Amino acid sequence: MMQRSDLKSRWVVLVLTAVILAGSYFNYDGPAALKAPLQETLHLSDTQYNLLYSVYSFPNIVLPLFGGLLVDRCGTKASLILFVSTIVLGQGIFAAGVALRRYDIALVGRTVFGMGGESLTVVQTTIQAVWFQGKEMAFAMGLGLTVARLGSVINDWVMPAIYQSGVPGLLPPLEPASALSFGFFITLLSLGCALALLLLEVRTDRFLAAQHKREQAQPLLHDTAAGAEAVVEHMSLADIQHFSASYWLLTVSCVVVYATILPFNNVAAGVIMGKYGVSLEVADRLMSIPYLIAACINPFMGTAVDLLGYRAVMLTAGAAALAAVHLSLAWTMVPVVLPLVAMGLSYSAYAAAIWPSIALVVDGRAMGTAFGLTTAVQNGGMASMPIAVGTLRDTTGSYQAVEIFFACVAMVGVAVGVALNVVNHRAGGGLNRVAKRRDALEKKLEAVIREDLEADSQSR
Ligand SMILES: C[C@H](N)C(=O)N[C@@H](CCCCN)C(=O)O
Repeated sequence: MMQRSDLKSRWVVLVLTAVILAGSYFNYDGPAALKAPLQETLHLSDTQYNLLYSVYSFPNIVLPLFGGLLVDRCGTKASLILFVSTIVLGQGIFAAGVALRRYDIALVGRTVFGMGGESLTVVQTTIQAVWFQGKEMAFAMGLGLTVARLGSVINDWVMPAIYQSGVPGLLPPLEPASALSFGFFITLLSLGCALALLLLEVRTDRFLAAQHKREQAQPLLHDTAAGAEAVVEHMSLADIQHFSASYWLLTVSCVVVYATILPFNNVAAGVIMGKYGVSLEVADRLMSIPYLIAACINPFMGTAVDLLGYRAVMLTAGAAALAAVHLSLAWTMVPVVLPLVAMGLSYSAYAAAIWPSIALVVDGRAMGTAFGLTTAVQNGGMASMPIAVGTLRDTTGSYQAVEIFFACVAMVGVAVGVALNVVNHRAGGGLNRVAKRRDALEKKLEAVIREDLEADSQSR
């Protein structure tokens, strides 16, 4: 039976989902690019500035789970428009708050933006999983992540430039609200792409329905995975208990390993300056190495995963490499570029394997909930890591203990990875196999079942 992943239009879907998430990542990093002007204009202390990020993260310890449930219950189309509209609204409120010199309104804006932002990654990943299942899933997710991360990098260049010069006739210079309003237009671009994707999904539903009618196919039980969006059974919160051991291990792995990558970025400049005695400017440039390396090689790592499998092995190796990176930052004086490049490579390998792995171990109708739950738990880790890191730094007075702590967390990731390999091996080793082969086997099985059903109905 024809599925979404059999259609060429999946590449259009990839471009649209990538641009949608890039719009979100661009604006997530907006305050960082405008830190000094924001603090000056709104008279913010460091704590008040950091709160602009905390209010984004804290609701997301829970929200993506419900966002994921919404994806499974109402479908990807409605959820996508809802979450993109939420980031548009949030960025609009944030820019207005800064224009009015109202810190409280700016905080509300960042909170609303966060309410859409993380759930948007959930629906975006679900859409990519559905359209690329059994095909180039890891490549697609890797390329999507590259474009999204480029959104962050472009933000670092564009926001300060717009702050300096404004947009002639439209946005005044030396005004942070001007740069943030530009960010608002970028969210409108994301909304435009989401509407285009909605049209494409509706047309695809019609096309597949007509195609299925022609083939007089037996309806599949879980149609979201098959590609059509009809949700046959409603996913509920209680169904989470049926998630497999592999899923839970992947979620624990995701929280601990991401906790050694993204929160490290918040303190990377401090680590580099403290250890190597370079200026803030040089440290800022050096700290962008891991994300830049990852952005460049994500699609290739994804292709490696698609062609070779070995997802569980890659997750474990990625965690081990991250432990080595943090230990080298704690105890050695190797040129700092080396551990930063190694971090970019391990981050890319890890990200290329983790998201497609989740799609492989859950049933199609639970995909949104599964990505949502993992993202919620992951946000719990990312919200608590800065507190642990700050406490360690304040009590020891250096970043060495922080780096040893990061390394220990990464080693937990290695242990979880080993357990995942064992559990997955006992369950048939699907995570380390090539998805196309899995897909072919499933298709063969489906054909046999259909033949049996037809023979059965003829003999009656
Ligand atoms: C922080 C966010 N929840 C996250 O995990 N982002 C990932 C990529 C998410 C999957 C995109 N299809 C990242 O590596 O930035």
